[in-house]
Amino acid sequence: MELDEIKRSMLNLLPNATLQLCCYTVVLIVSLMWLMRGIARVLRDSHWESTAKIPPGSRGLPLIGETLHFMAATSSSKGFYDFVHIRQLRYGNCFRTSIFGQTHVFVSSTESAKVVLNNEVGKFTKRYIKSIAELVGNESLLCASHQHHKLIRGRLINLFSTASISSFIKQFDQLIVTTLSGWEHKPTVVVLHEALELICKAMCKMLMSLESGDEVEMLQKDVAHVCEAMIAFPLRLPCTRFYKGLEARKRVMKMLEKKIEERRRGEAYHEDFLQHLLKDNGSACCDEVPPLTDAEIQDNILTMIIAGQDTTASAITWMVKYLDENQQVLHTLRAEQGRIAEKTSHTSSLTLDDLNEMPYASKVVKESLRMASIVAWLPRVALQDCEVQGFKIKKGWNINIDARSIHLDPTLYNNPTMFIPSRFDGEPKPNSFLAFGTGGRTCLGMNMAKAMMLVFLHRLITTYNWTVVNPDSSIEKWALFSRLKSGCPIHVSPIAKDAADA
Ligand code: HEM
Repeated sequence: MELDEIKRSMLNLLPNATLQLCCYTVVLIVSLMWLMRGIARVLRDSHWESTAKIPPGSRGLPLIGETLHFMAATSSSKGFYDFVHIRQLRYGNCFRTSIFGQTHVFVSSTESAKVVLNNEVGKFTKRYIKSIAELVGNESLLCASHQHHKLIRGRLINLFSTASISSFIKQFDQLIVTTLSGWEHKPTVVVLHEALELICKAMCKMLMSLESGDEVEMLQKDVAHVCEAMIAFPLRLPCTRFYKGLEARKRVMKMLEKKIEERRRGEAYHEDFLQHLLKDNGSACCDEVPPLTDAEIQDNILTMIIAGQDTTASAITWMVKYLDENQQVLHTLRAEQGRIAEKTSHTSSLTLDDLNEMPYASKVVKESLRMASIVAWLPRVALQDCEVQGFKIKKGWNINIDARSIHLDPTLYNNPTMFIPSRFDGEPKPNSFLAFGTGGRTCLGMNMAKAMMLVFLHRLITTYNWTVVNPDSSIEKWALFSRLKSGCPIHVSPIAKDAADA
């Protein structure tokens, strides 16, 4: 009625009948177009709903969806994966939800992992939400568009050559030997804390030869703030986790800027990742991959610390816990590592060749990564409407490969909740082991992470006996990667030299 009155009063103002007719025609055409658009939308949606299955699930409340449930899981001792686990039990291995205003689909089958992660037909990309991009930086390879990602990865991958991993192993081994020598004087050793510190030191040295205790400690704290902010509500108010993360990022960027300037002025030269990236940057285009800009170098050094530190430290912590709970496995491992220790007793540190002679330890590493699923799901975005696992996925929806469910699927792994390293005697089924992802986004630091875990294992096993003091399996709140809330406190006692040699 009101609309009619407005139209009428407007038309009364018009000077003549022709104008009135034109106006009616325009109003009619616009109204018709509006109506047709509406009908088309309803038809499209009803077609979508009826002929193709969209994944089951709940969209939750208007606008906020199920964000509050997700946040509640994140801040609970079950960890944020519990949010996924509950829905997976309720709806099956493909379901839909809405978090932070976006639709998310979670799928957990090896076929979907193959299709989505290998992305052979270019239907998916990896894209983090804007707030995460603000924290890791727009130039980070985690946030870069498909083409940009290829360029950055092409540069960074050179840093992870066999030669650089070999030299890293030597440094890491020396660092571990020094660290472990202090453990016997501690009443309790919290493995997670020690591993975080150790890996942060090792990565800071490898990336930019940062060795000053204060600088490394500050960087470790700042990286922890950035990681926490990545799963926090993006509220830019002082005192919020998100704000603290942004401030921490600024400090890290400033420090990196300073390091780059020092190198440019020739005040410092080190054989490290930063120097390699700057060398590429200083030279004219040396091959088909263009050099990285300073902003790209800074964002990606931060990215590598975020991607490498927490993940590897958490994996080491879980591994120590699993071994404590599985004494038979520990016994077999001790025998293997004893033989390696004997062989290497005259050399100063472990080498890549030594690590290649640890088949059982490698399986222990793999089994720990399977059981712990440090990166619980692998996120992608659909670039077009498509079908995955028989369900319709709309363009723009987030599609997450639920690696944890795949790792615990009894049809893929017998007794999946049991720690059985020998299950990796043969190759796992294709796309069933996703601890480091697969396809074009496979973890860049995969071999480095495995090497760190093996070196740690060797030195721990051949130096100490240990018992876990607190067997609690609760997950730490607000952790980006699945880590033990207790940090896995242990009591250590040195292995008598003659017993180790026996
Ligand atoms: C046990 C330790 C680690 C685990 C479990 C792990 C796992 C993963 C996973 C699952 C991905 C994502 C794959 C995807 O989305 O498809 C990833 C990506 C990545 N990881 Fe790791 N990672 C570990 C250690 C490291 C280390 C030590 C570094 C670096 C020194 C590193 C650097 C990266 C980078 C740069 C990416 C992004 C790759 C890309 O998008 O192209 N990671 N990692």
